[in-house]
Amino acid sequence: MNDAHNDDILERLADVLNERRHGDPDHSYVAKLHQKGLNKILEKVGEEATETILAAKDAHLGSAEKASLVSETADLWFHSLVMLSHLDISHQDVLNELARRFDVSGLEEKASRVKDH
Ligand SMILES: N=c1c2ncn([C@@H]3O[C@H](COP(=O)(O)OP(=O)(O)OP(=O)(O)O)[C@@H](O)[C@H]3O)c2ncn1[C@@H]1O[C@H](COP(=O)(O)O)[C@@H](O)[C@H]1O
Repeated sequence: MNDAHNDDILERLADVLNERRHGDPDHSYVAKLHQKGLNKILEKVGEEATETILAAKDAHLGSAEKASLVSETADLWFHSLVMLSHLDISHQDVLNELARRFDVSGLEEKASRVKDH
């Protein structure tokens, strides 16, 4: 698939993940994760987060290491989407939260929190 078809990949992937919740665990990795339950899904998110951090440490070394970081980050995002789907939370809620924060400086937001206390 080329980049021109990737604009709505999150949307399409989320649809597939929701469909697979009730799929056959013998034929679907996602269905198998749901069957194993939340603890297994969280274990995978933790594992992929650690692998992403380790890959990031080497990413300055060259293009192969950068490609490895991209791959690990994709694993992390994918398993995070499975986690949200398992808990009936739409990926759209995360996109909405990022949109809400858009253009709000992280430093200003933090300062406003301190003032509220
Ligand atoms: N994007 C992904 C995706 N990314 C990673 N993975 C799988 O995630 C797993 C993570 O890698 P690991 O090396 O940790 O896996 P593992 O050693 O087999 O895992 P464990 O046995 O240790 O739990 C691998 O099996 C990958 O194939 C994915 N599996 C599925 N998808 C998407 O989900 C859709 C539905 O997949 P199925 O449910 O399998 O049909 C696919 O069409 C894809 O679009």
